[in-house]
Amino acid sequence: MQTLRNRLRSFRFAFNGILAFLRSEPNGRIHLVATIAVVALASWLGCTLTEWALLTFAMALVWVTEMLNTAIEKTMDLLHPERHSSVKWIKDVAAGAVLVAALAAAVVGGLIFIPKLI
Ligand SMILES: Nc1ncnc2c1ncn2[C@@H]1O[C@H](COP(=O)(O)OP(=O)(O)OP(=O)(O)O)[C@@H](O)[C@H]1O
Repeated sequence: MQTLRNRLRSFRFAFNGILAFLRSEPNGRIHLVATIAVVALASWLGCTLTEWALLTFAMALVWVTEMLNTAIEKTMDLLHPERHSSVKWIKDVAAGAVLVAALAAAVVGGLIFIPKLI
């Protein structure tokens, strides 16, 4: 019972983390709008289950990388607020991960939506 309560507590912390990300990060709100737009478009175009699965993974990859990138940025700002070449390297690589995910999501979205739209 205690374990279940701990699990639920951890789940609440994680959910609060998503809310904190959305409240503090403009990028988070952009992702939310983009996610709603993709879900609306996929519903309108009548995507198959496989297409929904691919879109879900693509969107999740962007959310996950953006949230981890934000956490890394904030960690570095806390640990080392001064400018440093290693901080630059860490932040640039973390931002690069977001770009990789965003490009992959754009490819998945393009492959699924463009043929249906034209
Ligand atoms: N302490 C630092 N030392 C050296 N370069 C830094 C430092 N902080 C930021 N930079 C450089 O500035 C870039 C932007 O960092 P910053 O923390 O401002 O992210 P951001 O522009 O707020 O990102 P986002 O738009 O995703 O929120 C980094 O990728 C890095 O190149």
